[in-house]
Amino acid sequence: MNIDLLNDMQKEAVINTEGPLLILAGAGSGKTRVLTHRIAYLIEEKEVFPSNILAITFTNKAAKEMRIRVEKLIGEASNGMWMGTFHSICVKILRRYASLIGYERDFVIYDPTDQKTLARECLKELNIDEKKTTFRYVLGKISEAKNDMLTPKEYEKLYSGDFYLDKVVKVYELYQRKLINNNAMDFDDLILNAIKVLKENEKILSDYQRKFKYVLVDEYQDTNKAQYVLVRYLSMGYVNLCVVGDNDQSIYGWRGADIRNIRDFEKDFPGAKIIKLEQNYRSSVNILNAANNVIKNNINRKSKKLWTDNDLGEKIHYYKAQSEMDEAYFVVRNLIADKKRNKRNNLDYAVLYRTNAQSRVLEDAFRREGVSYKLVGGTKFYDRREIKDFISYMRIIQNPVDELSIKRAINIPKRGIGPKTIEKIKGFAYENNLSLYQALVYAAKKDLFSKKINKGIKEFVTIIEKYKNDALERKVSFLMEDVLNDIGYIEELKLDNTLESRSRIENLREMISAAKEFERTSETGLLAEFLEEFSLRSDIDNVEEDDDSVLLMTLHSAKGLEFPIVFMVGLEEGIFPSSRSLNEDESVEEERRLMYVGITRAEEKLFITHSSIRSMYGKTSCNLVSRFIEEIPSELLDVPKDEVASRKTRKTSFTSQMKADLAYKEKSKSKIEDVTVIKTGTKVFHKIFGEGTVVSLKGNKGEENVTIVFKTKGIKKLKLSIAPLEIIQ
Ligand SMILES: Nc1ncnc2c1ncn2[C@@H]1O[C@H](COP(=O)(O)OP(=O)(O)OP(=O)(O)O)[C@@H](O)[C@H]1O
Ligand SMILES: [Mg+2]
Repeated sequence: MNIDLLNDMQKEAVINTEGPLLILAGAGSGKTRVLTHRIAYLIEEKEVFPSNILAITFTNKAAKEMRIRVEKLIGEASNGMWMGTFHSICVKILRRYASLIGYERDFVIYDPTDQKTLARECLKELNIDEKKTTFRYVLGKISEAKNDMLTPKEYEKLYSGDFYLDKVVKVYELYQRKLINNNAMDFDDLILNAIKVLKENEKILSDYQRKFKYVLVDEYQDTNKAQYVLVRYLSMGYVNLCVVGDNDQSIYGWRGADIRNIRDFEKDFPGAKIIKLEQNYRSSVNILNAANNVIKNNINRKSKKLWTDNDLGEKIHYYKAQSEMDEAYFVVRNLIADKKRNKRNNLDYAVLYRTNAQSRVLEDAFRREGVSYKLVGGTKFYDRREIKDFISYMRIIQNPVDELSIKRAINIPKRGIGPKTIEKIKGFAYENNLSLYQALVYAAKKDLFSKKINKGIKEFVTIIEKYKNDALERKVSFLMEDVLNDIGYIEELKLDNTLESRSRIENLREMISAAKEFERTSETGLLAEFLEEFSLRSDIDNVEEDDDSVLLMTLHSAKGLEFPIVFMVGLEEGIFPSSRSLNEDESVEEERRLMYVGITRAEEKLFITHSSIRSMYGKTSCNLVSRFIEEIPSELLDVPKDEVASRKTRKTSFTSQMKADLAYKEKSKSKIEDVTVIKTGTKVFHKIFGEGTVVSLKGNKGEENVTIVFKTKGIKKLKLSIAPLEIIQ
């Protein structure tokens, strides 16, 4: 390890190994780098055993990266060190000591799906109406309680008397009992139980405290109470605790992260040193300036200096898109051009957005242009559960013999038709030589089963029958909209009213947008063609993916990472800042910190975009430009070249423009006699640009400007009267 690769302040932070230390510094100032060098320094210079070091990161990805960085510095010498996320560290402790707190050593970890099943069981046993108090609500509250380290009893003391929370207490109690009976822990339990082991067993605690001579924590601003307590327990032996963080990057307030952990560090760990790093090594001057200008609008913050020696760099490229598709193509087009020009890899690029639902349009554009991409920490849009559920319905309407789809769809929303009933119906179908669907139709007519099940079957069959014929002639977007409204899936999700269920609803609505978009380029606009394209799409998906992929992710998952070129899309009021944050100053400040995180991921180039019209969740809306764009001084913004080019043309004198236009018109003669036949969605062929689809049409009669997304030439805005266009039938 070469300590001279660090600046003076960073060196300080590395060699000050003894006692509590808080490194408080802005983005890209080398906090994570200091942590890795500190580990290397401890092992190499101070001859500390790797097994005496504990390093905690926020995500598995971060842990992996840190391990690679340390290995680069000192090679295999790092083996034996404890390095991982809070959860993985706790599992390690519990695998040894769970038996001391009433679990078997081979306890199982319940993931969110298991949690859901368990919570449901509890609600049922307690006779709580799931429609009024949903399992998601209850699980959310239980997790909140656990993050605050409240047992069911303590929770009860705090909240008794509240109608809903009283129910939560009951469920929490039973849920916890069941977990223990099943020898299982949920994610939150991992931390709580590790703490319990330490709290109740002095010997074990002191063993760990003696073992972990040096403790390091990255992204400390995002720790919650339970995590804080754990860190405290583990580090109190030698109190050589080094935490790094940035209050401006605290973005998990909504999940119980407590910024007080940073604020109170000096109080909690007397004698603590604070080191501030002020030089940013990651970003160009322009990018850093933009970030600083945005974050300074937060009132509740201590201002801090952050400067860089890096080049001025390009201005922030700012594109005002006309639609979300235009935006997506802008991203892909610029990415391809930049990649060619600068011989880069796909991995040098990241596209960041506020919510997962925004990925769909981007995914389509990447797929169409054949650029390989990966979604980080999310499921590709068409692989999402709710989308598959909904598509199952559409498949059955198209093809009622599709047994797999029936099995998937029939109990969504819940109709009391579980796998056992399905087996029974299947048996009946087999005996009578019917398809599963025919058996269902028969069962619905003859009331073959119990009242509840018959009702469910009837509901299901009625929907399929109702739309079977429609599918042959109605446009798929209308058809899908009606089916979605009819099946009651949205209502079921609405009752949950959680972050997750809301995002599922958003995704379902987004599917209608996808159908509308499909219609624009499709021949028939009918369900059969839609499903065909849909299945082909997922085929291609699998082939395309390789290791050199552009990363698409939410701003939250981008924390701690860096990329030469970053695209941030959807900078609109109501999207980012999100509509949910708009009524509370504090939430807007958290959104602004997220914007700061986003901007500071970029090293060389940053593109930001917003769209004046956006179809999302099946609705089209005009959103205002995000306040965050307005907070970037205009001299730092640059409008991309093709926009500038078209602006320049606009500026040339009217007559010369007209002459040029006329000459062009003469030369190329528009093939379209009657321009009124051109509409959004019309497929056209342009002499020079080739095949494309009209996405918007603006302006007075006779002077319309038409915007066309071309298959290979990107998006162009053209004068309809003179463009050499042909309609493709
Ligand atoms: N002294 C230095 N000399 C050269 N490069 C440096 C130096 N310090 C940091 N860097 C580089 O700057 C970039 C940012 O560093 P790092 O990721 O450690 O910052 P950070 O403070 O953890 O950022 P974030 O707040 O986003 O997590 C990295 O590529 C790192 O290698
Ligand atoms: Mg970092």
